[in-house]
Amino acid sequence: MTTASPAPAGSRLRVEGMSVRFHLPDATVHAVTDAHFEVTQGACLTLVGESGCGKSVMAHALMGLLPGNATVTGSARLETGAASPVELIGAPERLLARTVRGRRIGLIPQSPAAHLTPVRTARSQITEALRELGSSETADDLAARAGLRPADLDLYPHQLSGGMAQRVVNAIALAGDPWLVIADEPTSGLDRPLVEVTMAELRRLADEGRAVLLITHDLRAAEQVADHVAVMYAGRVVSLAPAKEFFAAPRHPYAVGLLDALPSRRFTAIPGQPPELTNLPRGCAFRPRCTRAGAACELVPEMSAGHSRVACHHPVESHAAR
Ligand SMILES: Nc1ncnc2c1ncn2[C@@H]1O[C@H](COP(=O)(O)OP(=O)(O)OP(=O)(O)O)[C@@H](O)[C@H]1O
Ligand code: NI
Repeated sequence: MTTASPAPAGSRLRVEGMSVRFHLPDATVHAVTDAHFEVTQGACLTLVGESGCGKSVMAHALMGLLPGNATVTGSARLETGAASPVELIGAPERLLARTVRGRRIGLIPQSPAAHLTPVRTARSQITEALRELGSSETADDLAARAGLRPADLDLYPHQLSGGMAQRVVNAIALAGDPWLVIADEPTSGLDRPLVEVTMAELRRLADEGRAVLLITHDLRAAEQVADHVAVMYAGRVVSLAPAKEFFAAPRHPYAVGLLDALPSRRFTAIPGQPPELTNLPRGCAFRPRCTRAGAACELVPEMSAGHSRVACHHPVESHAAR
């Protein structure tokens, strides 16, 4: 049975100044703008933010899976060993297909059912993934690691429950023993007990020495597993903080709003809507919804330095009582 991947301590994915634009006939979508973050060995970085803020696009950009109308700029370096780092942005398709996708980075896709072929059993899809990756592991062993019983593997996708379909795509994503696991909304549509199981599985992957990038709307789930939390708003990472500090004392007004919206907290949604990514406001994109906005916010705020980082001209001070 495979255990932790063999990447040395200190391995990381380092994203610097990454931007993604989609070129439409009459507009440009600013899907990701100037993203900076790191995912490190043994840790889980959780990326949160409202629907449409660019989370999945970021994941697909890292895997080289965006359509032809996308332009990706900046840098995303996979530093996992003595060999020279792999620059993912602009890497040739052959390199990504042969050495990155499924092998160094495994993607657990958003909406698992849509990623399974309806006319083939779970076993045949898992076996194919193992064969493509040249793995000697059996489908039954891999499936067992993902929490499936051998009998489940004889089922077709329409016979699988949401939780089982999730486990099948998890098994496929892990077939090549990837160092970085990107999980894009792995719990949407699952009930609470299954959310807990999925989060525990992601935590175990990180504890085994992998790195996990978890994309989710579910802040409660994030709190169980995250070491660091990155918040995206309108294509930008606006807050990057250790999870404990993020949940105890959020500094970005948008992060405060996201947490206040939780039923377990104030249960008060942030008024208004995020801007269109084809028509972003000048300066800080959160300004039209922000209670702390001032004149300075007409300029895009730089990311601050330090431990709990924010791109905000008027952050909530961490020591201030709210
Ligand atoms: N191929 C494309 N062409 C043009 N625009 C696109 C394309 N793919 C995504 N977008 C746009 O990029 C933006 C970011 O989308 P993305 O799927 O990353 O959002 P998300 O944060 O993952 O949202 P959700 O939480 O709903 O999954 C959206 O405005 C979306 O419409
Ligand atoms: Ni998404």
